Amino acid sequence: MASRINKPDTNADLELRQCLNKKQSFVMVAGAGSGKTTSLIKSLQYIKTEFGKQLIAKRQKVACITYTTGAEKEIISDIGDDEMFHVSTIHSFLWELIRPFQTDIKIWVEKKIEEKLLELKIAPESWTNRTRPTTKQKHALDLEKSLKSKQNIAAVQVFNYGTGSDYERGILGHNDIIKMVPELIELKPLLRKIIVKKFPFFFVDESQDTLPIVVNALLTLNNESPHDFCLGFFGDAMQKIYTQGIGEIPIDKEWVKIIKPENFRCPTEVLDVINNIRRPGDGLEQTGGRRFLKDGVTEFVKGTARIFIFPTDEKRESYIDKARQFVADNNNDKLWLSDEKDANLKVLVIEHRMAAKRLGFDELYSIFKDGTSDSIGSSFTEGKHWALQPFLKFIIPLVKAFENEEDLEIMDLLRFFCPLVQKEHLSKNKPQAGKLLLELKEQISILYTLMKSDGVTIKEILQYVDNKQLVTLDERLRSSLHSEISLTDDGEEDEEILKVVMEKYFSCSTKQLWGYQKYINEESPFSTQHSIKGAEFERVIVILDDEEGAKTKTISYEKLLGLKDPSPTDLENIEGGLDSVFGRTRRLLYVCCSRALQDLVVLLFINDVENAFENVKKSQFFSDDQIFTLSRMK
Ligand SMILES: Nc1ncnc2c1ncn2[C@@H]1O[C@H](COP(=O)(O)OP(=O)(O)OP(=O)(O)O)[C@@H](O)[C@H]1O
Repeated sequence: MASRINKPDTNADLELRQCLNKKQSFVMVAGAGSGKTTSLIKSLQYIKTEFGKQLIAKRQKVACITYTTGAEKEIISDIGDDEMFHVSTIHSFLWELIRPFQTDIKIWVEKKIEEKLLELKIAPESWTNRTRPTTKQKHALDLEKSLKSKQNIAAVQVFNYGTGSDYERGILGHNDIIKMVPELIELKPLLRKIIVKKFPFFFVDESQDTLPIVVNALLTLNNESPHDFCLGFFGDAMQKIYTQGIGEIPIDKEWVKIIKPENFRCPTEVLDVINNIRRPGDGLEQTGGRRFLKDGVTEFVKGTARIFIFPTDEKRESYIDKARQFVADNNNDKLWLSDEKDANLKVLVIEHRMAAKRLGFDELYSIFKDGTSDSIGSSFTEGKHWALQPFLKFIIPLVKAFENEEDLEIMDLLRFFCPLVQKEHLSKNKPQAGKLLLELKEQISILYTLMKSDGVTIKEILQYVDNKQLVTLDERLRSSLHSEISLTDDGEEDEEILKVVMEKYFSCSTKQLWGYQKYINEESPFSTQHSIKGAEFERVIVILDDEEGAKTKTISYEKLLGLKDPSPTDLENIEGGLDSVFGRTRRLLYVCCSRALQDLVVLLFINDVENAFENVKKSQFFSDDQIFTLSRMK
């Protein structure tokens, strides 16, 4: 992504600097592509130049909270990895803040266990004769587990942050951190003083999706020290795509509200579309668009925007290809046919499952996602589940390096993961270096053949690398591989669910892992619609397919386009002035379409194409000449 730091100043940047000079808290609210993140980055640079020496002398830092690790990396790449800036996602930041307060953490955890016990003790009061036996069994297990936690918590010396909480092992999960730290900030004046002193400038990007408890804790910090603390929120309520996000920041009149009316990202054809999508939402209309200088004169990029309406039959993939070919031909742009990173093309799907199907890891996806727990499911989609680590970190990179004859890479991987080449092993066993290397080479070659063969299971590969000691497997993986002891994952895991997952995982074909690795490493063009916040791509395809994304019940493109009637709950929500499927879907579509730097393609899959054609026309998101069906592509 291009650097943002040297973009020309806008009025908003000048206003923002006034706020920084006066330590005046502010919100910057503006539409997609208006340069909010750019203003944030430029303000970091300004702080460094104007207040850098002071901050260093007082050992103070600027806090900058991003929504994703991708955004964190982007900001760091622009401003440099300077100690003065603490750029991080909210969970890691909150953990860094609270980590030294181990006594407070322990008291909070003890209270949490007590609350859970109380909840479990009163739960049977609401049972009826229709309460299922499984509910009762789960309740008994949970009660036993919580009583055990209560007994053992005193012995825990140190708490750490991990995936999924396991209090007895001193591990706090994401949910604990996001609840605990704001609670402690509200409760502890000393903690507030320390934070405000350490971080006199505190910025939050994508503030609309920040949890209300976090925003409120930050507002409490601001009240603590309104003259020495500059809190800044950068966001857009129309881009709130997570139900729990706060949306608009509740500020009083003391705050400065900075507006950015322009859009700098989207070409004019795309800008028209996103303005049309947004208009019924809050009416905000952006001006300008992506621009360039020609002979000293500013010109706007026109770009293209089209919507294709296709039937929901088994030929979906060929229709996607058809649309890409059509755009490639009409725009005279071969990159529309490429899946390579250089093409800067993104296909935005509603669920990871749709990407899994297209990349050939749908079975693996189903094993970890269907009927499992939230923590198993999300660690799979984040590429963090322990059972998958040997493949993601070692086996697949090793096999790829072998295929590409990258000997240095092979040696690096072995040095890092293979116990046979570790110093302790070498000094203890004194193997003949030449012989050992030959053996390893032979084993890697066999591993390569196995990984490329049909019908080889994941279990067979894991057994092979374990037997040959090519890598040290996680204990949980080894024990389940050898069916030795019962599986235990983090505290929130259900042992039975995990057992089923592992059984299916072991008998799954290794073929499924290739597409998965590609997806996790962001080497495929697919992303989910919820994960591309803040990003931008030259070519964007947004897939609207309620049938395929049926599991995502909170979003319905068919309802938004008037192709399906609202449910009684939808009507209740609208009447009650609550957020509804219409608002949520409109915002998600707005976020997705506003990622395009050059060309936008929306693909709508629907049963009745002709009826949809009329409704899409009525929606006025696209002009009539931008709407295509198979018969209108000739
Ligand atoms: N002042 C400017 N002049 C020219 N280009 C700019 C300017 N400000 C931002 N841009 C460019 O506009 C694009 C959008 O900027 P940025 O990502 O900062 O917007 P944003 O408001 O944070 O977007 P979103 O809310 O959609 O995530 C980027 O490509 C950026 O380089």
